[in-house]
Amino acid sequence: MSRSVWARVAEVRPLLHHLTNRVAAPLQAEVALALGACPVMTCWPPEAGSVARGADGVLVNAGTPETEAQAGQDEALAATEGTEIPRLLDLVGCGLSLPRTERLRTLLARHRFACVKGNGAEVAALAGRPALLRGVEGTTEVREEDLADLARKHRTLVLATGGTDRFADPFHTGRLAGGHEALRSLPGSGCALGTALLAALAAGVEPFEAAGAAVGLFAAASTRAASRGCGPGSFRVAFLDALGEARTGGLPLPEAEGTP
Ligand SMILES: Nc1ncnc2c1ncn2[C@@H]1O[C@H](COP(=O)(O)OP(=O)(O)OP(=O)(O)O)[C@@H](O)[C@H]1O
Ligand SMILES: Cc1ncsc1CCO
Repeated sequence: MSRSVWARVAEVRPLLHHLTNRVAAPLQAEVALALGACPVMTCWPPEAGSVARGADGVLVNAGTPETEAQAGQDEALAATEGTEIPRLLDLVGCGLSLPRTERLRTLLARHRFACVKGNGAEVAALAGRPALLRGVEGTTEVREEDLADLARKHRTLVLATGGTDRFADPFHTGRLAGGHEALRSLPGSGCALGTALLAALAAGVEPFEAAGAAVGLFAAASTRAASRGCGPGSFRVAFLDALGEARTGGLPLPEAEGTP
C-alpha cells in the first residue's frame, strides 16, 4: 500500500507551500523534490495568502517563529479556511516557552488541520503533560491515550515522532518502530517527515494511511542510508537518494501496526 502512495505522489507532483523554519527549509525542499513533489517556501505576508490558495497543500511550522513568519502563516491559514486544501501544523518547540505554546494552542483553536505533528515531547506538552525538551529536541514519549484524546479534541490526525512513531485519528491508533538513530543527527528530519506526510495528503491519500506511509518511508530510507556506512554529512545525501528510490518501488517499505 505504502509503495503506491509514493508512486501516486510522483505522478500528481503536488505543489507544497511551506511556511516553515529557517533551519529545516532546505532539507524540506530537497525531500519534496526527491519525492517528485514541488516545494514553494514563502512567509511574506503580502503574498502568503494567494500562494497558499494556489497550492495543493500548506505546511505551517513553528520552528523559528519570527513576527513576519507568523503573520504570513496567519494569512495562509485565513486564505485556505474552508477549502479542501490540506493543512499540516508542525508543533516545533511546543513547550519550549509559554508564548510559543500559547501561539500553537491559538492556531489549533482557530483552524482545522488535516494533520498535527511533533516529536513526542512537543505533543506531550500540547496535551498538558510534563515534557523534557532541550531546545527543540525532546526525549519524552507521548502516551497513546493522550494522542487519541488530542486527535478527538482537534478532529485531526496527530503524529508523535521518536524511538517509536505513534499516530492517531479520532477512531484509530498506529505505530511503527522509528527510523535509524542517525536521523536524530540530521537537523530538520522531523520537519521533513511533515513534508512527506503533506505530499501524501496533497496527492489525495487519507490522513491515517498517509501518516503510516510517511513514517514507514523515513524508517526504510534512514535504515538504507545508514547501511551505506556514512557519517552525518554523507548520511543526508544517502538518505535523499534512498527517498528517491521509493518513487520507483526500489525501497521496501514496512507497514505500521495499529487499528486499520
Ligand atoms: N531514538 C530514535 N531512534 C530511531 N529513530 C528516531 C529516534 N528518534 C527519532 N527518530 C526518527 O527521526 C525522525 C525525526 O523524528 P524526531 O522525533 O527527531 O523529530 P523532531 O524532533 O521534530 O526533528 P526536527 O526538529 O529536527 O525536525 C523520525 O523519522 C523518527 O522516527
Ligand atoms: C534547531 C532548530 N531550531 C529551531 S527549528 C530547528 C530545526 C529543527 O526543527
